[in-house]
Amino acid sequence: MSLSKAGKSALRAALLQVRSGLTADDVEKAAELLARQALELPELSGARTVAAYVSVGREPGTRALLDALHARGVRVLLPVLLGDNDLDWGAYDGPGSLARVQHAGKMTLLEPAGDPLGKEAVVEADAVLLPGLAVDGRGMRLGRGGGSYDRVLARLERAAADPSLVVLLYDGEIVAHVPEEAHDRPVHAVVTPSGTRRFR
Ligand SMILES: Nc1nc2c(c(=O)[nH]1)N(C=O)[C@@H](CNc1ccc(C(=O)N[C@@H](CCC(=O)O)C(=O)O)cc1)CN2
Ligand SMILES: Nc1ncnc2c1ncn2[C@@H]1O[C@H](COP(=O)(O)OP(=O)(O)OP(=O)(O)O)[C@@H](O)[C@H]1O
Repeated sequence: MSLSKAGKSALRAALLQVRSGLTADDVEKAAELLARQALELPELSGARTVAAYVSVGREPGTRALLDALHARGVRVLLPVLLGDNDLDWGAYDGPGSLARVQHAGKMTLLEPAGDPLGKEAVVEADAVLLPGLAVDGRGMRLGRGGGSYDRVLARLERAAADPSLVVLLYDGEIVAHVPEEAHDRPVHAVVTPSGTRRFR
């Protein structure tokens, strides 16, 4: 394994360990603050289409944000995990439009139950909310390691799409350095319960 890959998996394990200590109450309180902070970002509040994801377990909560965006008439796209870790997309149309899906070896996810729109649908987004475990001072993001969003970013680049890239994290998850590989691309902003930090 390369040094960067080893560094990423060690950092990922350490951060997941910290998240595993959060209580339901911690997650809920942070989620409220995250939604409030995120809705103040013009990149999200002014978007016509936002590609997001539904948080599960101890991930920084996205659901209040999704509902607020949907209620304002923003088109919200959600990922559908494919067998090769690539992502298809579907529309969010309120909590009743979600299905619980158990992919082998992964957390149970909430995915859009409606018609899949195709992998390229994400290029229509004005803003993309990416899951992550950490971001560093340059905006380099540590993901879960599936490479799903690395592929999304590559697809956006190929389509010459330039949406705002935003990550929601807990306050201790902005770290000094995320090891990067050649395929990694920085995000533009990170939102935590205590504020927003921009990288462009
Ligand atoms: N809520 C949510 N939805 C998401 C993601 C995400 O990180 N969070 N994704 C982000 O890409 C995509 C799905 N990819 C996923 C990749 C790994 C795991 C997962 O449970 N990983 C285990 C470790 C198991 C393993 O190593 O394979 C874990 O992190 O505990 C979940 C989703 C799209 N949807
Ligand atoms: N454009 C791409 N197409 C196919 N595979 C890719 C692409 N970019 C990265 N990968 C592969 O994905 C794997 C995971 O990469 P990495 O550890 O950077 O994931 P991550 O950024 O943590 O996860 P994610 O992007 O899902 O949030 C690597 O093995 C990498 O080679």
